[in-house]
This record gives sequence, structure tokens and C-alpha cells, in this order.
Amino acid sequence: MAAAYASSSIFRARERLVDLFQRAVVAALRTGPIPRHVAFVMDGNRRYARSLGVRVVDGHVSGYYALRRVLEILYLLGVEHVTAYAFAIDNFKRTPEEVDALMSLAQDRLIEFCEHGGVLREYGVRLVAVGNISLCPPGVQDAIRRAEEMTKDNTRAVFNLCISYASRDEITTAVNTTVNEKLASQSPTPITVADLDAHMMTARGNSPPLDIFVRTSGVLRLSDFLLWQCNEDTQIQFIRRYWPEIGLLDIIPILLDYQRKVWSKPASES
Ligand SMILES: CC(C)=CCC/C(C)=C/CC/C(C)=C/COP(=O)(O)OP(=O)(O)O
Repeated sequence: MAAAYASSSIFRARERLVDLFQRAVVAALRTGPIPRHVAFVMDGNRRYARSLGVRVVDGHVSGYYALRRVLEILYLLGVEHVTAYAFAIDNFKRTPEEVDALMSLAQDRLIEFCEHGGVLREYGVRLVAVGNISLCPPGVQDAIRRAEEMTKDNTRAVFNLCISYASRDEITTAVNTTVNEKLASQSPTPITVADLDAHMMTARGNSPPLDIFVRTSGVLRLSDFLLWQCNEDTQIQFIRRYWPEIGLLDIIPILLDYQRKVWSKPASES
């Protein structure tokens, strides 16, 4: 039944209309300022699954499709850096079944992102894995290495995939590396913001400070995500819908709010 609908002319006509609407909205938004760096805490996959009475793992699979959808919209808009929180170091405390399911999802779908027809390949995006990858199973580490290799020559945009990540872990590593370099230097200088910037994991893709931090599912927490990368201008957006439900209609108000704030900022503060 579902397969028959998916191949029907009504379904194809609907898809074409959605695509036309998306392109028209993107063209309109592109006439205003576009953020350079947008990040997502993709929260609510399990609550979404429970609300539908399906398995938790299916909620995460829907979350993967939502990520694909959102990346496509943002890269069409011309956003140069997108960062997504796929797995926190703290998530290793979940049941072994759920950790395995999330790791298998990453292992299987990462390459799909980078292959012909995949969103990173289509939009010329370089994948950068951000996190303590050595904590991931060997199969996931291999998939990450392959995905980074497959996309290393893409220069139009960057996708930072935070996996086995915690901001305080990233900052601690950056401070330690910086201090060790200073101690090894003949004439050490005081540590600067630029020194620490250069040692953050997001520096691999040259990602600038965050313009917009988005968290779905109505939870008002930062969850140890990109604390260093936020600055005085970062706009925080909490939206009520679960991550798998996110789409263009959620992105439009976020972008309009960003544009309104940029336009209303006094020139002396720019
Ligand atoms: C290949 C690839 C990168 C896939 C990404 C898939 C994806 C969206 C992963 C996010 C996993 C996660 C811990 C979501 C948070 O919701 P939650 O599980 O905490 O849900 P809850 O808040 O309802 O408990």
C-alpha cells in the first residue's frame, strides 16, 4: 500500500510541489543575511518514537532522515558550517542495545551521506568528525575515516558531526595541548583566545563562532555542547517539536529572526 502510494503520480506531484515551495522560500531568504555557522542539539528522538508507539531505534532512524533534510535546506541557503550533536560522551551510559543501535546507524549511514546522491556529495560539503573518536567501536572509527577521506576535497561547506563529544572534554584537551606547546617553546607567551580557538576540534574545518544554536524538543538546556564556540552574538533558539519532526517550516522563523536581529543591530556594534 505504502509502496504503491510512493510510486503514484499524486505522490510525485506532491513531492514536486514541496520542492518548488522549498526553492522559492530559500530564494527569498537568500536575499537577506545568511548565518555562517548553525548548530543543532538533535533532541527528542526517543520521545518521538514513544509518541508513535514504535521502537526507540526507529526514532533515531527518523532522526537521521531529519538531519539529511535540514542539511539540504541549510546548504541550499548557503550556510557554510553546520554542526550536529549526534552522540554525547554521556550517551555511552545508555543501555548497550541503544548505544549499539546508534553506533550501527552512524557506521551504516555516514558513508551514505558521502556517496553519489548523498547530501554531502551533492552540496560539496567536507565532513569533519568532532569528538573523542577513540571511544567509538572500530567499525565506526573506520567509517569516520572513510567519510572524511571521501569528502576531504569538498570546499563549498563543512559539516561537523559531533560524535562521542562533550564541550568540556574538548576545552580541557585544547587547554592541555596549548599549555604543552607553550612550555615546549623557547620564549613562551601568555595564552590567548586565538591560541585556544586554534586547538578546538572545530578548528579542523575552520568553523567560525556559532551564529545560531538550535535545540529541539522543548528542553531548555545546553547539554555541554559548543560552549567555547558561542560568543556574544550567538542566538539561541529552542523549538518545541521533536527532532525527527523538524523541517523547513521550523527553519524559516529561525532564519527570519536571525535576519531581523542582524538588521536591527546598530552599526556601531557590527
Ligand atoms: C548517521 C548519523 C549522523 C545519524 C544521526 C542520528 C541522530 C539524529 C542521532 C541523535 C541521537 C540522540 C542521542 C538524540 C537525542 O534524542 P534522545 O535520544 O535523547 O531522545 P529523548 O530526548 O526523547 O530521550
